[in-house]
Amino acid sequence: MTRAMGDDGGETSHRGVLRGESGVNGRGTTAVAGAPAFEAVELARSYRLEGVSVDALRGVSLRISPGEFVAIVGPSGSGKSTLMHLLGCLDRPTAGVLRVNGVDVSTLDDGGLADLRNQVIGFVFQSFHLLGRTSAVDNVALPLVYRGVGRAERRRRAQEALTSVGLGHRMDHRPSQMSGGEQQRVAIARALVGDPKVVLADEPTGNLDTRNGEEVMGILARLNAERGVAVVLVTHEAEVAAQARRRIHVRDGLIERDEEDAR
Ligand SMILES: Nc1ncnc2c1ncn2[C@@H]1O[C@H](COP(=O)(O)OP(=O)(O)OP(=O)(O)O)[C@@H](O)[C@H]1O
Repeated sequence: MTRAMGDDGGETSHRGVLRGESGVNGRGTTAVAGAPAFEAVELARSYRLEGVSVDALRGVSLRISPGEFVAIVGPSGSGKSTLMHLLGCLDRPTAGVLRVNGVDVSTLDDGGLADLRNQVIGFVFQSFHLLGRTSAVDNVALPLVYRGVGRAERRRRAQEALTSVGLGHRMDHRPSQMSGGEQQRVAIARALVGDPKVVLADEPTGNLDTRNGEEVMGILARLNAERGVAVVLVTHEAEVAAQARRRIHVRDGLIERDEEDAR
């Protein structure tokens, strides 16, 4: 395996965390050309709770290509967040295979998983997950710290990302001084700053009113259409799901239906 170094990569190069044929390089691309963004085969996740096993996912197989726009929908407790956490490499499956950009995540140790997350995936959460007392620009720059990007370059890229979500005039505001919609846009800018292949968004409009929700969806749609970033989001809202080109319906830990709009 050859691991090319990215212009900003120092972090991933020395860990020696990748084994096998494929890997992530410093630019967030993989050694497996043309691989799906995600490929899951009989993916399962059980939790043990006070001696009782809860089968949150019971064998999910799916393939998501680069550049897709997918909504994961289903009733409360059906396993949507569990699936999202697995896809995002925030958690490991108890059975089955998951490949992210062609990399089998079972071949990675925790450091390798963190590298994969950092290089390939941007996260957006319902409750924003921003540092409340840190300026917008520093919140957005944070993921680049873990990549060893220098301070001036971090700031430049964070400013660019904030401008791209319409917050060029709010660089030095803190999240506590911003509206919910603005905070979610900061969170999107933070997800984008590392130039991810995929944005995973767990209920990104869940805490927003209709207008701000639409604005956030508009940004995600633009990101998908103009930059070819794959967007995978979990939502309860039918109007939000309708904006995705593909909807994966999850029920009782299984895929019940997988529907795609005609192009
Ligand atoms: N850490 C955990 N420990 C034990 N059980 C868990 C844990 N996380 C989730 N579960 C259980 O796994 C199942 C799936 O949960 P999950 O959060 O994935 O559902 P969801 O579809 O995202 O639900 P919601 O729409 O309410 O957020 C549920 O029965 C839940 O109680």
